[in-house]
Amino acid sequence: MSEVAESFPVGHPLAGFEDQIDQLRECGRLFHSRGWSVGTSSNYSVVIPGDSVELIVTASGKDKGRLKRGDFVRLDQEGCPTQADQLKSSAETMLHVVLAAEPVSAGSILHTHSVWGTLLSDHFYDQGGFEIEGFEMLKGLEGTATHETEHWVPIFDNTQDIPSLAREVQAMIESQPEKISHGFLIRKHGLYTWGRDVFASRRHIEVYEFLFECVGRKLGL
Ligand SMILES: CSCCC(=O)C(=O)COP(=O)(O)O
Ligand SMILES: [Zn+2]
Repeated sequence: MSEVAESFPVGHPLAGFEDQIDQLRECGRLFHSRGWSVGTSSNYSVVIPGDSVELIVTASGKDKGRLKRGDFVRLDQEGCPTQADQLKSSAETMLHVVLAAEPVSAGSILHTHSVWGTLLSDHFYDQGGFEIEGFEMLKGLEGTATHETEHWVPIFDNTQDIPSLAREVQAMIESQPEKISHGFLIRKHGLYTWGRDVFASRRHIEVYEFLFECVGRKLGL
């Protein structure tokens, strides 16, 4: 980052969260350069823990490769702005809200639109998802100690009704948590993953995107 970004003034909804915001901006630069967040696709969040969880989420429609500190919105646990006069938050805000809430209680949620994720999400949609097994890189997913692992990636149908999709995701989290342990794909759309903080969720994006390319190339897609 060449520019010296200014801190927010006292009383601004994003004041005090400059470091977390800069971590998300760094994700944007990296993911854009890798082709995973091009054309304003993707959205990113970091969760502010507390009695009442809050989120800082990317504003909608921003170029994720060139995010500024001001391109973020602070939301309450329902996904509503904590203060008026903020930008419009991501169109996919409610997916972040569901993943920030219990029982997932993510510390950061990241969403990418890679070519391999998009192709696999269509290829395996009729089976509801697909298994990844045997790759050493699986150990990059939190809590995975061996490559001798079968990791299920669920796929949800795409829709413009994000609150409805968020309810579907929540239902799977409640009924089949083992099937949605680290992330999911949306058909012909992209990947959602999360972690305890931005570094963990960023690692999960990198691991999934690596594995998706392996699976896709092996299939000859
Ligand atoms: C060309 S990207 C289409 C919208 C989308 O899927 C996305 O991830 C970005 O939406 P946002 O409102 O978060 O900018
Ligand atoms: Zn998207």
